[in-house]
Amino acid sequence: MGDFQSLGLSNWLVKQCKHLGIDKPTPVQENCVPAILEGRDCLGCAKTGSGKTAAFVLPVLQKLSEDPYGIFCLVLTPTRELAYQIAEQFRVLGKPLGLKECIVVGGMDMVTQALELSNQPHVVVATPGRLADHVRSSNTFSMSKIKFLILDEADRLLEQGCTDFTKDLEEILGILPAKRQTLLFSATLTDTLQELKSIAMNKPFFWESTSETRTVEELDQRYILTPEKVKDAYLVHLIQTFTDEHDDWSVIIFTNTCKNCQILTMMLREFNFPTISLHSMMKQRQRFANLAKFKASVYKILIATDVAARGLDIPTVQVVINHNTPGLPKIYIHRVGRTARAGRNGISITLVTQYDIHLVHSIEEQTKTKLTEYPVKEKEVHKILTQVNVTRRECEIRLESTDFDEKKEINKRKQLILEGKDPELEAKRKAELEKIRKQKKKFKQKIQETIQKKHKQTQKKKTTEPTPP
Ligand SMILES: Nc1ncnc2c1ncn2[C@@H]1O[C@H](COP(=O)(O)OP(=O)(O)OP(=O)(O)O)[C@@H](O)[C@H]1O
Repeated sequence: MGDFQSLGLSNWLVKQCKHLGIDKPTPVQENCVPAILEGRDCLGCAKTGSGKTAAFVLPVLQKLSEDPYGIFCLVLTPTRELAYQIAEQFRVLGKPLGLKECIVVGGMDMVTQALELSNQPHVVVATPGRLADHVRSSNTFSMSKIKFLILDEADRLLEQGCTDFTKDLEEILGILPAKRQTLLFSATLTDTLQELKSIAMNKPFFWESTSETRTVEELDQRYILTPEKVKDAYLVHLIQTFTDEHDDWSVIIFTNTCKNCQILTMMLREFNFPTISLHSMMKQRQRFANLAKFKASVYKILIATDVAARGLDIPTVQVVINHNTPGLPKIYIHRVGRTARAGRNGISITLVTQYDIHLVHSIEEQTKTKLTEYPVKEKEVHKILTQVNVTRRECEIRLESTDFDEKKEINKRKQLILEGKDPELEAKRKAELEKIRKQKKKFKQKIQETIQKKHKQTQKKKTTEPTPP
């Protein structure tokens, strides 16, 4: 492995890296930095925690120092927290340049952002939805001369998940110059490779780590098989064990819904565990504040939805617990990648019910790793089962007495209005679709029954017919 200087970076940047304890380039940096400095588009696919951020921040800063102007570089990323983290890397590594960066994300004041954009920052780090809003509503800034477009977590930006970025991306791409360098990074690029190649047009340099597995070796990947109603008791037991056995630890617990996130937080607090949550139904300022408290180890336990699954770099996290088995291997890879970063060790424990076993198989198939069982003292878990379940129920009742569900409904309607849709029409459309789905299901069932009936009849006929001599 060479050093940063041999990759073509200037002394001042190498020094900045040293200040941050970054001495030797990681493989993704060693391979992608020279290609980017040569002026090529780049697709970089490397495991979680392998230093992909610096692999694009360093060459951009190098080029910016040679020909400084604003707005030089646009970085798009799927979550607001990640946008702040990336901006911080630019700020720290680019300090000697007097770098001006601007963060444009939802949930924060739009006027302040518009002002900052009009001040010609060198680097803009944004989530697509809010930046597209600025593009539609303001003519006080121009991105027609940017040199770099970077899509971090590029596959997420292009897939049509519950938050669909594709429309906003189209709008943003429309104001960018065709002549630019496009850099795409993620730990899971491969499923979306074709779409990505069409964004990075100039025969992009493609680099993927050659490892057999898709998760890091330093990660100990475990599972616990549990009935649904014993899950929470296992969770409390695990947290108690970590608290008893380690002084210095922190854990992220991933769960599937905002409501569950809220209930689990309330429940663990009832057991006096220092717990804090992060999900999309929280106010943005609260999200940032909670994350900051978790990073500073004021709270040792973060309960989050998949809004925290990608990119977040918190070195103190030694444990990731999946309270639900992720439905997609890709989500599993990103979630467990919040620990065992930059060569550190870590452990992930996935709670698996009998209905999720097929999901574990597809995770194992995709990651090319076998999950092993995490040994638990069952007796201890059963001792606390009733107490845990009663506490959970109490928390559920307490949450129901607040306006949590109502807020969720209001948020959904707001989102629809923002997308230019009529909430009433959407509700009608949904009801119609549901009706059709139910009819289809009924029809399918009927066909299935008829086939089975026919099958039984022919079987019966065969057994009653005399066999020919
Ligand atoms: N060359 C290096 N040597 C040591 N540490 C490094 C090096 N480059 C980056 N790091 C550190 O490694 C950590 C992980 O880096 P980064 O967040 O860029 O990972 P990533 O590959 O983007 O992960 P993810 O896929 O989860 O987003 C950071 O704390 C970063 O400061």
